[in-house]
Amino acid sequence: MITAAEIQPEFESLLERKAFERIRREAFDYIARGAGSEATMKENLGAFSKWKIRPRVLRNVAEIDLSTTLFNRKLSSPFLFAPIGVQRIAHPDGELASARVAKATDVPFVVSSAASYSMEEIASELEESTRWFQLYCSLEDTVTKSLVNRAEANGYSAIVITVDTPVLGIRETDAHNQYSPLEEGDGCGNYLNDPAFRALLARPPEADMKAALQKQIDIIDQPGLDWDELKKIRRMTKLPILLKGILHPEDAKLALEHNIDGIIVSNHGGRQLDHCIASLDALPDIAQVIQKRIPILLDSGIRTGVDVFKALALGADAVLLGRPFIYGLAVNGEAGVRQVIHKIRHELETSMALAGARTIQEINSDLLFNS
Ligand SMILES: Cc1cc2nc3c(=O)[nH]c(=O)nc-3n(C[C@H](O)[C@H](O)[C@H](O)COP(=O)(O)O)c2cc1C
Ligand SMILES: CCCCCCC(=O)C(=O)O
Repeated sequence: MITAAEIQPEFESLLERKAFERIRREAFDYIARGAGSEATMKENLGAFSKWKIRPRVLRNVAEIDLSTTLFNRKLSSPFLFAPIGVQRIAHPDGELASARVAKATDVPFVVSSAASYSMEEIASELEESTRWFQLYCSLEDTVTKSLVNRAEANGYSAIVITVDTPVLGIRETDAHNQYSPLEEGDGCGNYLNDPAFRALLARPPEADMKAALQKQIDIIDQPGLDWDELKKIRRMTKLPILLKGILHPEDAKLALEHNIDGIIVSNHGGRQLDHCIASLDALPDIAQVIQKRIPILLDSGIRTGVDVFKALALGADAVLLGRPFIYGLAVNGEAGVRQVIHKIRHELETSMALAGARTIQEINSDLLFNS
């Protein structure tokens, strides 16, 4: 029988291939593979290819300004680090290394609930202004509240609630590999030290690590989460709340009605519902509903600065970078992540100059052509 390890994957980039060569096969598969037949994961990239840039010329592009504003804070460029958990599977320094790059490049960093390190450890590598926290609403309210309180106490400036994971997607390669980074203890940085979480355990993690990790898996998310439940979290914090995983315009409308501060159009990188709509394809209808009342962010398929350009042109205010920076981390730790950020910035700046857009505000759908 052929094992998963014997099948040579198709690589979407040289960077991905290098990451493949660098890390344990199961970890690579966890990062790179998607749910089901991976139709959505592939479609995320295909959606970007359908759009071409229709450039304007003779616009004096001697000065290009990549900066933009989000929640009254100036960003040096219109992107953030997506919340990616378990980063230690890519490199022993995990989130600490990528956070150092976030600080050095002034790019907001969304710390995952399922991070390998704790939000306190990661905060110490970040400027306060670049600290965002991604929340998996726990099955246990006490844990949810504790995570939110800790984020506030540690100077995080926004809470991203992921809403596309009521259950885990069907990830066939991980099942085949019998691999779970949470079971292996690579995503427990925020839980093992959490007082509310520890209070749920019969014995402390130091005495029974296996049971503690299983408890985290059992309670990490809440399948019963709904708009009413979200009101509880709204009451827990005054920080801006964004919902990550919005794909339907009616849900965008509901987000407005529930005083949500921002949305992230995302299908979790094709890791959750296979055969669902590509994020970029979902964006125009959502932008139509939102009408600039709250910021729209987008992820799933951003690979280059040209992709950033296209997402902004179709109505996103900013985007989140996902797999590319994790591949950079796998290939060369902090230096690898820095290279990815610099490359994407350079590509965005160059495509803006060549398309005749001097500022982020000048990027609009008139500069795109759908083929
Ligand atoms: C290894 C890995 C772990 C992830 N962990 C989280 C997580 O903890 N929380 C979350 O909201 N999204 C998580 N995501 C999804 C990303 O935030 C983002 O939506 C996705 O990577 C975008 O797709 P792309 O990387 O293909 O561009 C994870 C993605 C990957 C690849
Ligand atoms: C309830 C989902 C836990 C998954 C943790 C990491 C993640 O989001 C991923 O996509 O992988």
